[in-house]
Amino acid sequence: MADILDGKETAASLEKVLRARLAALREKHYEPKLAVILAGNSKPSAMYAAFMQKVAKGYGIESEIFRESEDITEEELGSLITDLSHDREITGILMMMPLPAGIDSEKMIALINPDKDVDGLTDTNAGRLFAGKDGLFGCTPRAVMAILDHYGINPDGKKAVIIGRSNVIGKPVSLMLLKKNATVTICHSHTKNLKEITREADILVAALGHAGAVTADMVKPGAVVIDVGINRVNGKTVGDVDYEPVSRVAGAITPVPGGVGSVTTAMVIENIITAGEKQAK
Ligand SMILES: NC(=O)C1=CN([C@@H]2O[C@H](COP(=O)(O)OP(=O)(O)OC[C@H]3O[C@@H](n4cnc5c(N)ncnc54)[C@H](OP(=O)(O)O)[C@@H]3O)[C@@H](O)[C@H]2O)C=CC1
Ligand SMILES: Nc1nc(=O)c2c([nH]1)NC[C@@H]1CN(c3ccc(C(=O)N[C@@H](CCC(=O)O)C(=O)O)cc3)C=[N+]21
Repeated sequence: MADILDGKETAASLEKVLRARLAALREKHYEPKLAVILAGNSKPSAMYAAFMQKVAKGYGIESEIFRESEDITEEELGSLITDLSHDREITGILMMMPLPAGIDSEKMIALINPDKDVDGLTDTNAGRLFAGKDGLFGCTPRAVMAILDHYGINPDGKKAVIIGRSNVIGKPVSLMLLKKNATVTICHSHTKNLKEITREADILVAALGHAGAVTADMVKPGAVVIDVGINRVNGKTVGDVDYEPVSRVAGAITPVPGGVGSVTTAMVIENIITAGEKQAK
């Protein structure tokens, strides 16, 4: 049976480090504050916004949710983002996606100050990641790396296969593994012989968005399997990995729930602190 890579345990150990960094920031009389932009009526966005506010509060970090109606104009939203980007009281900006229909997301993202971009959405931060520089990067890909790190799994020299090439997960996690000296292969919906490729992986990252798509025959015995997927099936949350059979083949595996998703919110807090450390200088 595979070892379980526990996201809750990872998050708990990160919490200690984050609280120490927060205390150091407050020593410098810097008080971080998060701005959450919630435009429109998306239920998951409203839930996540409220949830993030609760997590921030648990760290003693103040946050404010800017609720905007579904028919906000691009001009109105644009000026809110610009104001928050300039506001010296605001450390980080979390803009819930998707934005209301008719609003150009790219245009709005471009207005976020890259040094307050705690979701790593801006081209500037994407460029920093591409170039191997420091910056604010997406919270889910960093959660994947945090779990590997917590369990002492060093990607150096390993074969890593990522299923998925989205800008929010597949691409950034590939670049992060590359930076850690893994030999990286990225698969997507046009990949032929997917199984042959995934069976080579020492580290397999599933981020394709199909419940149970990664089956036991796709996994090399002893491999580390990281399941990024979040899917609702018959009222239950399941990953992209067919958990039971795969856990009998893999050496280590993240559960869903309680895996990558449980570390993601700690990564948002980490980005707020990283942003604050830069702004406090
Ligand atoms: N744990 C967490 O905190 C979070 C989890 N998620 C979850 O992660 C998963 C991925 O999310 P996201 O990246 O946004 O999804 P996208 O739908 O944007 O991307 C999916 C990727 O998988 C590829 N793909 C789809 N089907 C196949 C297939 N059959 N074989 C090989 N590749 C395939 C697609 O290829 P192509 O590019 O060719 O279309 C695409 O690159 C989802 O389950 C999502 O719910 C998302 C955010 C946070
Ligand atoms: N710019 C932007 N960034 C986002 O990250 C973003 C967004 N917009 N729009 C809305 C969606 C929705 N979303 C959720 C994340 C976690 C839970 C969640 O419930 N997480 C639980 C369960 C985790 C688990 O499965 O283990 C937890 O963290 O404890 C829900 C919803 C983020 N989103």
